Amino acid sequence: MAEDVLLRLDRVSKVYKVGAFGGRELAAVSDVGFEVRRGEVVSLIGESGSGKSTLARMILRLTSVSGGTITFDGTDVSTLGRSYYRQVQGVFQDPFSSFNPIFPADRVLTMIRDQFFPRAAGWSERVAAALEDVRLDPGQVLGKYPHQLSGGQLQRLLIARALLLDIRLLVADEITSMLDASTRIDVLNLLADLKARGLGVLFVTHDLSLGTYVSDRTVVLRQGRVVESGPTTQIFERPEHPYTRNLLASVPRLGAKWADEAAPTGLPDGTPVVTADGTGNATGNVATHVTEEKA
Ligand SMILES: Nc1ncnc2c1ncn2[C@@H]1O[C@H](COP(=O)(O)OP(=O)(O)OP(=O)(O)O)[C@@H](O)[C@H]1O
Repeated sequence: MAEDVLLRLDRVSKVYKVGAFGGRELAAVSDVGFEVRRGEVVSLIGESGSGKSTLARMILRLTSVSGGTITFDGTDVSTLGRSYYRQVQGVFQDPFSSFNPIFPADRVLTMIRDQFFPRAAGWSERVAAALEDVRLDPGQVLGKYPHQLSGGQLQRLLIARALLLDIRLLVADEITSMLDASTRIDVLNLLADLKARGLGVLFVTHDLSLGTYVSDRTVVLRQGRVVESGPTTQIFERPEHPYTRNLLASVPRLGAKWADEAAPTGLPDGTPVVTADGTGNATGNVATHVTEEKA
């Protein structure tokens, strides 16, 4: 339902200035559109360099939008002030880089109080509730320094920090890629809990198997463009685009030997690729446009 839409991207593009003196342009994201609704996890899936982080950063207003609009609750996010971050927060791949090693890790929680709720009563109860929500034992994390905590604990602390703000949308950018397998599942289950609480979650990953585990809908990104999107079950059971089929062919499946799987061979011959310079020579990161082609 339209009123359930939290985040909407409409023909969003990002062009970076690259090369000596910024003389060349790189179209990292082109005409991307999708929505995230309340109580929904949407996976944004694509290989390295497909533009996932650029999109996450634009949604979080960490980098400017070159074209198109991003709206939150119907309002263009570029017009929103600091209050935006009370509703939308991001968590990133490397939890260690979000902490200052010379301070206890829970300083990230205190900073939220100082910045947003300087006169809040019952702060320690709120902290205890947020830690419980992310299944952290306060005794094991409060007062500890980042190096005394695991990557999974730090990642959960960052999600607790977002929950203290009572956010409505979480942008989770490769949050499990630095975690070991069992912690990874714990964090994915946590995303499912957030969804059950009515939050919207944008789960950015290069790993299709993680996407299928957690998300309701999937957006497949290639070279800055959406090649396919829809309900996750549909994308996984009946992928329409050859690129998605190739991505799926590289995901291990229970009970199937690698030899039984279609070998991931890249795009079939003849798949049209238009490059930034219009030559069709897709080299490295320069290719920016894949014509939508249904097989
Ligand atoms: N600040 C920047 N300046 C110039 N080019 C950039 C910048 N950030 C990203 N790019 C380029 O934009 C394209 C998309 O990068 P982006 O990091 O968004 O992809 P990604 O899908 O998140 O990849 P990864 O998973 O490896 O982080 C790449 O070609 C990248 O080199």
